[in-house]
Amino acid sequence: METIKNFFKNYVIQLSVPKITIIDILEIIIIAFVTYHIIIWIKNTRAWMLVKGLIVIGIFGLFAIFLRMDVILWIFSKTIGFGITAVIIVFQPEIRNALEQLGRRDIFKTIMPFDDTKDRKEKFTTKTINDIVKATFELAKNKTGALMVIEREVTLHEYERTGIILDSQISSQLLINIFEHNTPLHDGAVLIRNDRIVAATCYLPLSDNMALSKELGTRHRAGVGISEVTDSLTIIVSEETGNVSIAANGEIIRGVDGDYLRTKLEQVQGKSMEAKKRKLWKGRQKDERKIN
Ligand SMILES: Nc1ncnc2c1ncn2[C@@H]1O[C@H](COP(=O)(O)OP(=O)(O)OP(=O)(O)O)[C@@H](O)[C@H]1O
Repeated sequence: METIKNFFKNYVIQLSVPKITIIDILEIIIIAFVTYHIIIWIKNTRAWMLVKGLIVIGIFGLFAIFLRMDVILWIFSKTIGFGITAVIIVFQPEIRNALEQLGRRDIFKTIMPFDDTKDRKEKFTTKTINDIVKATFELAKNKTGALMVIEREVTLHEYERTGIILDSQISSQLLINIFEHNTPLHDGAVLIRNDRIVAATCYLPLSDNMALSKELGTRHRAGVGISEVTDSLTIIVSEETGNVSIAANGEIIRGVDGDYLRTKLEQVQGKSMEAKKRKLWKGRQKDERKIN
């Protein structure tokens, strides 16, 4: 008993517990958040290959230090500066993309996803949603390939110029007609702004995300590509399978149904609290459906 008492007296009681302040907790949260996003970014880009290469060089370096290989260590120390510059040059597109995404993101919304204090104007009418959903699943039923990009805050003007300007009121019939095989407008993407189809046959940037499934061709890569460089929502109908996918924020969700698509469109529309409640409910299904 005495021994236990002494143990507590000498060790446990005298242990100094570091003082943790709110700032420390905040710092831990920020570092965890940033580290998590850097790891996800590395995994989804060519940077993953680079990290693997750096690990190999690191092991080789440790080996050189351990065996005191002075010439190799001297070469290492002289070339490290060039190496960092070379990495920045080679990964310039990825770094630019990551910074663009950071700039586009509403940090406050990322941290507090339930915040909806701003009264937003509706982007398009419910009729537009109905027409888009109807056309999408009609096209899917007939296995007609389609690519529709719905503009949000970031303008699609740059991509509009690559296609044929239409500036027409949306209707399901028009959308179905545009993607009809062997017609002049069926190739490429349709761009939608508010209640109008602004252009067809538009060319979109292709994603070079290595994590995307190999079975996805250029239509899907183009859909993901535009969602990496803008905040748009893209609907993709596969000609091969008739499956409907949506791409947003560089991610693709495959095999969505009508209800899910409608909920996503209502989010873009910026509609009512009711839509938000449905979004929360449907959002739970998202992770189950997400297949990269
Ligand atoms: N960069 C691009 N921008 C816009 N549309 C594109 C682009 N690249 C390809 N497309 C469209 O995708 C079509 C080719 O689709 P492809 O079969 O390669 O893709 P996929 O993802 O396998 O789709 P699917 O499942 O429909 O076959 C082209 O005919 C064109 O309409």
